[in-house]
Amino acid sequence: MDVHVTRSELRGTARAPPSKSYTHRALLAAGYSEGATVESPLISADTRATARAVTGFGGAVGGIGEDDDGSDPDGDLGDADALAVEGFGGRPGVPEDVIDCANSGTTMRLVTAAAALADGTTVLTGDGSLRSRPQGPLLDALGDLGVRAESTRANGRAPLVVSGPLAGGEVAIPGDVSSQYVTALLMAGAVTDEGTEVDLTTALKSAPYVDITLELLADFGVEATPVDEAGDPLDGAAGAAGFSVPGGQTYEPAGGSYAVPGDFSSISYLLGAGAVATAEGETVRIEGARPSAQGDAAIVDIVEEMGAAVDWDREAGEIAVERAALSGVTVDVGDTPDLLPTIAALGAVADGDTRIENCEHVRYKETDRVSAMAEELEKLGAETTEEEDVLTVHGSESDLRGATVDGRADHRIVMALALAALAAEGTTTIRGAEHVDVSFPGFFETMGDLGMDVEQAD
Ligand SMILES: O=C(O)C1=C[C@@H](OP(=O)(O)O)[C@@H](O)[C@H](O)C1
Ligand SMILES: C=C(OP(=O)(O)O)C(=O)O
Repeated sequence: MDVHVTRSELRGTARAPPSKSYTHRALLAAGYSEGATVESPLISADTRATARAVTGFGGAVGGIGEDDDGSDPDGDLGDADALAVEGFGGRPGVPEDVIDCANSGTTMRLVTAAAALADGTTVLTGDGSLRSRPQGPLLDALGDLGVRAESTRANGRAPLVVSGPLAGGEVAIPGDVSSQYVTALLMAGAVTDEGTEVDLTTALKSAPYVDITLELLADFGVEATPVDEAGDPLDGAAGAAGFSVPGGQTYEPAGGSYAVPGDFSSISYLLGAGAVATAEGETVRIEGARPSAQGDAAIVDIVEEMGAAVDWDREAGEIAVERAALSGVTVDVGDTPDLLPTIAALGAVADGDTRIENCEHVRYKETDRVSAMAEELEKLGAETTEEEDVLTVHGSESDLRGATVDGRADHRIVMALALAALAAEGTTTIRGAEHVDVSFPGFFETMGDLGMDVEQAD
């Protein structure tokens, strides 16, 4: 689907969708438990994939509040306020069918390790994008732990075949490809007989995502500890040399339920849009912005450093932003890869250079987001310089004007380009707009409600 976005001015209030990262983990943790309720979950294409996996392992996921009578007649979880998860009690069964992880890297990594616990064989696949993403380090780690874990094409990519059971043990893995491997091993390690020690062979990138995992595990009563070189415990994943998770643990959230916070990666588009396009004398407000372990909350400081007036009331979970003339910044995205498309789009609108450093791992996402943003922003008239690990957007050289751009079948590229389109002269057509359903269903309706001039076409 194409959307046509014409330069426009914004005002009003929008609610951030619930966090994709927390929802994936909460659904799987509830699966590992005897059963739990996940309140205010993100229901999107990616989190549906994790729900399917939980069902495949012998659990069940149902929508609460779907219909007036509380039933979910079409079973799509579409309008659920909460999800009732029947768990498989730490012992995933062998799925009856292939697990389709669709476009979701988080699902594939977390579910591969869960599948290793089953006494039998699980097959995992996904769409063309997911089948091109790296799974080799996780397969090798599971192999070292005695599990048969293979790529059918022997290229470290899905389709994957995993035959357990996994008993636990000590394993080494790189930290600079995906933090999701660590999350996967910690979540599964807690229900192994022996527990798991994960040693990092390279420094951890995307570390705040492991902090999200540790926070959620603690909320489900599961102990896991980051450790330094000497094996001493650390407070968080940043700078960790490894992780230790005792086996034989039970997943059980306090009170039987877990509430998902708002999503700061999604908030980045709303906040960025507010910074570039709020009407004179008006404010854009974003609700659902309570503090959590999400590294992507850094977008608040980044937008402020670029010159926008931002006020974050942490207790109320509300951010207010006003438009300003933005200036370029230098940002290290080692911890916050999902912010790259947003920062690049803001950089195209800002005056001066925006240098996005430490971004090599952003090339392993739904698409190579470093190249995708460089190339698509150039179509809008921006100048960019791409290096392996650095993307520079030369804002002052940029004169943004509407054009047809390709969302690369990647939700974050689509949403970031929409942000740039708000500031580009005339109308921008964005191809593949339907992919926002991966993390922010209703994104264009939300933007339309704020005043974006947007037309959806087939
Ligand atoms: O664990 C998670 O929820 C995620 C971890 C990050 O991936 P990497 O750890 O592969 O960088 C992030 O990019 C992704 O959107 C979500
Ligand atoms: C990279 C992302 O997710 P995943 O790795 O789960 O596909 C994302 O949401 O930007």
